[in-house]
Amino acid sequence: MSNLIDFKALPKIELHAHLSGSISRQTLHEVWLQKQSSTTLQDPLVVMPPGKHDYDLKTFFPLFSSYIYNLVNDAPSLRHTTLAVLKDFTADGVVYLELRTTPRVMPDAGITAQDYIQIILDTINEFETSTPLPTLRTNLILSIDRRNSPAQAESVISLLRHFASQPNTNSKVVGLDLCGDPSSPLNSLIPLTPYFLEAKKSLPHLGLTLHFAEAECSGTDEELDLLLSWGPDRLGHVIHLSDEIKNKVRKRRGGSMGLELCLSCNVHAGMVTGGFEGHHFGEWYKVDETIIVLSTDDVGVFGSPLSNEYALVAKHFGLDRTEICKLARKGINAIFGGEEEKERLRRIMWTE
Ligand SMILES: CNc1ncnc2c1ncn2[C@@H]1O[C@H](COP(=O)(O)O)[C@@H](O)[C@H]1O
Repeated sequence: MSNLIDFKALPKIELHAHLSGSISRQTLHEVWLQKQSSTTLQDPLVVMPPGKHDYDLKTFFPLFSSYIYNLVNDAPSLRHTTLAVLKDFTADGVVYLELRTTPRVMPDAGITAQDYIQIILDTINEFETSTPLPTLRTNLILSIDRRNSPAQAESVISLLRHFASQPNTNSKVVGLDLCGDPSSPLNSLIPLTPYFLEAKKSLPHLGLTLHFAEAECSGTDEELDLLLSWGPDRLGHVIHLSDEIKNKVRKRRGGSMGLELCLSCNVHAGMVTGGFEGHHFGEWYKVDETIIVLSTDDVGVFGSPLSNEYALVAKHFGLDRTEICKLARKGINAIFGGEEEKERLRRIMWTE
């Protein structure tokens, strides 16, 4: 049955994509070619050989701090890579994207964290008003890294206030995320707690999504209870949960907690055992009280576009065409974009 589905043509929603991790190697290579005479960095095609996707959590995070952030370090490269990411998602049939990124300064280029976000928003705007009009609509989520200091968390919240202080202003900044290396201990989350609680209280129109139980060490009941106390609207990964926490997740938000599941990332990075068939998608798919949204996480690193994530669940969990369309459409109720966007998606997403 699934061989009758054109997974690329299927209109899809992507809710868990990190901007810097979504840049393809080819795009990074283009940036590198532009900078070749002024950089000591190696060619990205050497640093991240095409076809290599088996980065585990130890080798994955340094890709950003020691390479990608040093290459994409000025306005032209940020604009070029953001535009390429939007084009890549469009070519894969994504019709609604919530891109997330950790605001960062680019000191050598004199770019502040606010400039960083503004450049991304301008690029999205430029893309959406280009001719021919793309079907993709993109909103932005700002990330706080769990390794961030309270001062850094505070500055991300001020950016949220700057870009999205009022509801209904058509702002493209729609949410807040907690990301970062899950091996950083629970102790690092405690000082960040007041900032998340304050954001939830003072910016209630924004969505909150948290990386949740990504690794065994970040899956203790103590940590997950703390994260649930922040009032998340969606959770990312949800791998290492006790039965008690699973029950709490099901009961949250009146039984409509969004779960951003990233199969290829989890399998390639060795975050789950048992391959695709053993992925916890199979378990959560049977739970009606949650909304699963298949997502890519970092398609530039793990190499599996969203169309392939749908093909994988069709193949490994036996979903037929109607079930695939239903799964894709269910995500509409988990987006942080407003009612108007939900209406547009209800019109264009396939029912069967
Ligand atoms: C395995 N999955 C993941 N788990 C946790 N955090 C992740 C992640 N994938 C990416 N990031 C976070 O996103 C940043 C890169 O994108 P931005 O510069 O913000 O656009 C990484 O530095 C990391 O903190």
